[in-house]
Amino acid sequence: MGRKSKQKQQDPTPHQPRQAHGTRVTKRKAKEVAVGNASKKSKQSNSIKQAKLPRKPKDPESSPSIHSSDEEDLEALQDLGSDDASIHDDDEYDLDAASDDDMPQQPPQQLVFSDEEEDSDEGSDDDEEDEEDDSDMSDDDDRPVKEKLSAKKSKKLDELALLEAADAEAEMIRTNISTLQPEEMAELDDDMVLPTEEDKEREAVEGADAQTVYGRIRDIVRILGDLRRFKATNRSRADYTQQLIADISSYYGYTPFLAEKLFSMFSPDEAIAFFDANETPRPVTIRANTLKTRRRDLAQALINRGVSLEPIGKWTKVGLQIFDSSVPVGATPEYLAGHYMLQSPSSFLPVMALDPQPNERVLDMASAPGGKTSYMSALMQNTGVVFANDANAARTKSLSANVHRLGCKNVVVCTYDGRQFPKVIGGFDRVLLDAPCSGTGVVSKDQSVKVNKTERDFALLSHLQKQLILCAIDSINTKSSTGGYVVYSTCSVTVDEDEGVVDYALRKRPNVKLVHTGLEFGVEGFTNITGKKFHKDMHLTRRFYPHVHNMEGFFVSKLHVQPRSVVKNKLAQGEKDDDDSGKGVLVDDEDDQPDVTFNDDEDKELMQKNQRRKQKAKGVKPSK
Ligand SMILES: C[S@@+](CC[C@H](N)C(=O)[O-])C[C@H]1O[C@@H](n2cnc3c(N)ncnc32)[C@H](O)[C@@H]1O
Repeated sequence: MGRKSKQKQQDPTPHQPRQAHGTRVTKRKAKEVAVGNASKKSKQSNSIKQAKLPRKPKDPESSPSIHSSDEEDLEALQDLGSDDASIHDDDEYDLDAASDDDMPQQPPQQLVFSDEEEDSDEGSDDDEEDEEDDSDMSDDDDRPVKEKLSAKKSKKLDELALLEAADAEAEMIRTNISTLQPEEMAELDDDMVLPTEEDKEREAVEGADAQTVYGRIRDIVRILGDLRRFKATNRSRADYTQQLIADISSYYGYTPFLAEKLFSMFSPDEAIAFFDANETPRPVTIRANTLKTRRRDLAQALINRGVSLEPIGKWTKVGLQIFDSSVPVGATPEYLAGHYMLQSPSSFLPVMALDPQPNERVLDMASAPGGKTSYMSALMQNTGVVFANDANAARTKSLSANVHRLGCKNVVVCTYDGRQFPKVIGGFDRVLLDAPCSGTGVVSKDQSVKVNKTERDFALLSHLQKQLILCAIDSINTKSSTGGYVVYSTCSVTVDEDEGVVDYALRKRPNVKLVHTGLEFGVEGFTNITGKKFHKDMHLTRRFYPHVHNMEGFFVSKLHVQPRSVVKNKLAQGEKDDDDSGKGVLVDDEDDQPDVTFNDDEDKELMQKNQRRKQKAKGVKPSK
């Protein structure tokens, strides 16, 4: 790999924006004092983009940033059922994606294993770093080594002092801003931050100046943070928000539609942190395959090959983060022998939530290329059976290859459309539905997501996800003595694909309850957002974000499927569940075996028929 990626995979710690420099040309003196300086600070703490931004992508088809292969992808996206274009794997890495420049350099730590494995001293390459440092000194410098070192140290100290001074100045600017009185702000011109019509036209034709746009983004975020105080007299929240979304779209390169969709999920400043984090590659991580090795032994073997690594965090006993490697991590003898899987930490989470037990019967409904299947197999210690299904036959090749390489002997690979379950086979103790999704959580890995999804694609995807989740629920053996759980996950952060789908399932299946995922961290799912109200237990679901957890965006929910007779009895006793919105279907099957589908319209017809029959029996003229 030959590169450094020392951005530590943290137990949820905030993403640090990259440093950049630049000044914004301000129009008025007042602006220079009040906001221009603040812009300077904001630009200092954020990434430099190219001098000119591409013109705003108006729609996916006309977007200038789509290259030819993206256009092909776009075409392929039309068939959302099982094509690759709509599929986002959280497991597959582009090992060359992370660049040295992007990664904050941190000294490697000693290995500390959370699973009571012995500590290892070999993870540290401090000495190596020192050597590198010394080599900075030129050969013709014949001062004594000690003197050279202290000169070097003092240079470093000077640099530190400069950074501190910049921080202090920024803090002063912040303080100044916050001491401005509303009447002082009111005196400022209304074009202080928002561009004039003329500016907008020029930006549309010539492309906007990146520094200007980023400065404006920061300024608007600050104004929206305290609108009453900072807004210009003749401007409204909507004016600022509209401009902010337009600027996000042009600065980060999202379609206006997607920029708005994602923006609406966060407060303005958190939205910017999210968009910033999507510009930085996530750390490279691997999962030790406990069917073949122990994490400690694997770490040692890789360290011996020149890999610098560390355990990911306390929450996983099998994850390792790779900082640097002199060998390709995807082709070491240990990799080929199946001792590990290249896997992003966010994709460990659904499997941890599913918590499959030895000897169970488990379905992985959309499983290729098998990162989660193989983890399940390992947790089940190669006992029981995992049905690894994927509708895309081509993708099951890599699934089968991974299953073989990793020594998973309890896996059966199949290629059905997930919507055919449980007709094909049912009665599972647990089902994982890691659904096909838009991939808005993995933008840092696949930048094409920014431009290749239309409103229609999102609608089609959530429709497919809703169909799949009902089939996943119906594939559960509700009498399972050990399980009865469905985990629904996506690598997308949009509400329509996450809470919207789970909420739909809860309404359609009264015998299903949300339960805690068992995951130690993550942000609670939404119960209420942008006018949409979801089930009150939705807070039990978990969201993972790049800017909060330094991992790809992910959604994880866990559902317990109860026998329908229990729900039926409860309803009969008037113990109507709080979560039953009244739209759930009351099932009346004798043997409590899962039906293939529940159909509201069909059920309505049956109920009406029944009512008419009863009325007839009572001698009442049946209503139409
Ligand atoms: C997010 S990926 C799954 C990643 C996988 N769980 C893993 O951990 O490696 C979604 C998968 O859904 C599959 N898929 C799409 N539509 C499907 C359907 N109708 N039924 C079953 N699988 C489907 C895609 O082929 C894709 O492999």
